Parts: sequence; C-alpha cells; structure tokens
Amino acid sequence: MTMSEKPNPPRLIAWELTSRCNLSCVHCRGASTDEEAIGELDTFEAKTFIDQVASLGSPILILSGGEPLVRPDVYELAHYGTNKGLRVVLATNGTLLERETVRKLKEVGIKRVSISLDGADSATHDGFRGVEGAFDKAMEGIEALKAEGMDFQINTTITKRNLGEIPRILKMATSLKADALHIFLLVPTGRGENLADEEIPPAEYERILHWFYEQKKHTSLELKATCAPHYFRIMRQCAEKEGMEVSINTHGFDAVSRGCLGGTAFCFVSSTGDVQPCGYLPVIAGNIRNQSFGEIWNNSTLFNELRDFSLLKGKCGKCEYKNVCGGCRARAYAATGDYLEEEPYCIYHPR
Ligand code: HEM
Ligand SMILES: C[C@H]1O[C@@H](n2cnc3c(N)ncnc32)[C@H](O)[C@@H]1O
Ligand code: MET
Ligand code: SF4
Repeated sequence: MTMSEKPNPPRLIAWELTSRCNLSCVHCRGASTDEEAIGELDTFEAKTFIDQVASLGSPILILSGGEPLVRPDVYELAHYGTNKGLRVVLATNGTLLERETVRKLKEVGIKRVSISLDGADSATHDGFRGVEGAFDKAMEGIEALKAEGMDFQINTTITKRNLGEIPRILKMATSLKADALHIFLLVPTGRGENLADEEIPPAEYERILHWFYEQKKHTSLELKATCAPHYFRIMRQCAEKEGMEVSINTHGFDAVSRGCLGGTAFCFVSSTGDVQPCGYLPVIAGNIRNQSFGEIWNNSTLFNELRDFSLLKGKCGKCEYKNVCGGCRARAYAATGDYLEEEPYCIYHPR
C-alpha cells in the first residue's frame, strides 16, 4: 500500500457492547463481572459509531461483551445496524436466551448467534464459566435458537483442561446441528493471564491444528480456527504434501483469508470506545469519542504498522509464511510487551 491509498475497510468488527456479564469465566479477556459498567457508550454514541462503520463499508458487526444480552438497548442497536446494511451477529454465553429473546433477535435482523461452549459436559464448561448450571442454561439457549430457526455457531476456547474434549465437542456441535464450530486458542490476557500455565504447548498446537485440518474433510460444519494463525501455514504444508493447490474450490474461505486479521480486516471496539486490533491485544489505536472510526481505521499508526508485515520481528519476520500467518500479535505482546515480536507458541523453523 502506498501512502495515498486507503486501506481496505474492515470485514469484521467485534464490539464489546458492555463489559458487564452475568458469568465470571476464568479465562475472560475482559475480566468481566456483574458489577455496573463505567463509561459505556450510550445509545446515541453507539448509533453514531454504527453510522461511521456503515459509511466505511459493510462488515459483519459482532455484538459481543461482556454479555451483550445484559444491555437493554441491544435490540435497538442491532436493528439500527441492520437498517444501515451491516450483517449483525451476536456473541453470547447462551445463558440468557429464551425463545422470546430469540424471536426479538430475529425481528431486529440478527443473522447468526454464537454460543460459547468450553466443555462437552457441565463439569468442564461450568469450571470455565465460574457458575454452576451455565452448561445446562447454554444448552437450553441452543434449543431456543433451534426452535426459532436462528443460525448458530459454537465458540470453544481451548486450554490444557479441555484439549482432550475437543473431538467430543465437535461431535456435540454436529449432533446439535450447529452451522459452525469456531475454536479460539487461549490468549493469556485479562483474567486469562492467571491461566498462562494452561496454554497448550506449541507441539500440541501443531497437533490439534493438523487434526482440525483433517476434520474439515469429513464434516459439513464450518470449522474455523480463530487466534490460531499457524493454521494457515499448516493448511498449506498439508496441501503441499497432498499435492493440492490451495484455492477457494479446495479449501474454501480459508484459501483467501490469513492468520491474524487484527488491524487488516478485523478490529475490536471496547465498551468505552477504544479501538483495538483485537480484544486480546490491549493496545489502543484511538477512541471513537475523540476521532471518527474511519479516521482511526485508516490512519492510526498502530493499524498501519500491523498492515506492514515487513515490520514483523524474530522468527515471524523471517518466515516464508508471514503473509498467510503473521503469528498472534496478542500472544507476542503478552509474552514480550512488543506486538511485533515473534509468536511464542509456534514450533516451525523458517527455512
Ligand atoms: C457469523 C457469526 C459470527 C460470530 C457470532 C462470531 C463471533 C466472534 C466472537 C465473539 C469473537 C471474539 C471477539 C471478541 O469478543 O473479542 C470473534 C472473533 C473473531 N472472529 Fe468471529 N464470529 C462470526 C463469524 C466470523 C466469520 C465469518 C469470520 C471470518 C472472517 C470470523 C472471524 C473472526 C476473527 C478474525 C476474530 C478475531 C480474532 C482474531 O484476532 O483473529 N468470525 N468472532
Ligand atoms: C468470544 C469468545 O472469546 C472467548 N474468550 C474469552 N476470553 C478469552 C481469552 N483470554 N482467550 C481466548 N478466548 C477467550 C470466549 O469464551 C468466547 O467464546
Ligand atoms: N460473553 C460472551 C461469550 O462468552 C461474549 C464475549 S466473551 C469475551 O461468548
Ligand atoms: S468470557 Fe464471556 S461469558 Fe465469560 S465472563 Fe467473559 S464476557 Fe462473560
């Protein structure tokens, strides 16, 4: 990109509508609790933000949190975003979903709902979620989504404690007839910092992502590894071994996407208006109370650095896969304090 060219608009924005939550998960990047949120964007500010997003492009807008369903104007904001031409989706822990809630979400144009399930049973899931009964409630939430015909996906965060359950979670997602299973690999940030010992070791990463690649061949579920940029290297290495070209026809959307999208196609907006590359990387490109979203997206030094892969350091900087992987900038930051440093959880030695 030359200085005069505008960056591509974001394709996906995760928006923390509120930092407040009815659960208190051990790994929560937002360290969310049930305490009243301070400094949240009000309805007017939130709509102004939606206007600014829509004037830039028409990304998927993920209403996230905290728990977005504890914010009373969630329906009003979803409706507003839908009317502006955005594809609005909702990310919830699933415990507050009743059929009436789902009906309202459909009415305001929510296209898909993600439910977080971190275990194949209540023992594991409730252990993550800090509240007994969270698993059963989330299951009831899924039943409500199905009964109302809402598309849904399951989001699972992987750590050492549930790694062995991932095949069971995949089976469960299949039998629940979910549209997708998205796995997130723990980033030790927020309350997740206390779980740094539970990050799976690099060799296990490698193994689970190879497994994931194989599973994609046998399922109609959309499987996506988020915050696991090395997947895009592994996919190419596997395809090469199989004598296959990586293309949309053979590998679907993964063929045209890349590992870390933070600052290039994705960003996170906090409940107080801070714009970040992602929710797991606590560095701020700007605040929408001071500048327009478009100005921040197009001009912030932070985002422009993340768009320039030649700035990557260490192994990531030398890697022949840097354009398709790029390492997790949040994990690099958590480990070193420098978001351009090498991804600490990658086993690969660049040629
Ligand atoms: C359609 C329904 C979808 C829902 C409900 C959903 C939900 C989520 C949520 C909750 C997050 C975490 C954001 C946060 O709270 O910090 C997230 C992150 C992310 N999602 Fe999805 N997602 C959806 C679809 C997609 C699609 C289609 C893509 C493909 C481009 C995608 C790519 C990502 C990426 C790149 C991240 C950020 C993590 C990173 O930095 O790599 N999501 N998604
Ligand atoms: C939006 C999704 O992000 C997950 N999530 C929350 N905190 C973290 C973290 N520190 N690392 C990885 N995933 C996380 C939630 O469990 C939810 O499924
Ligand atoms: N609370 C929701 C969930 O658990 C969304 C945000 S998680 C940081 O899925
Ligand atoms: S991960 Fe989601 S459900 Fe859990 S405490 Fe954080 S915001 Fe709440």
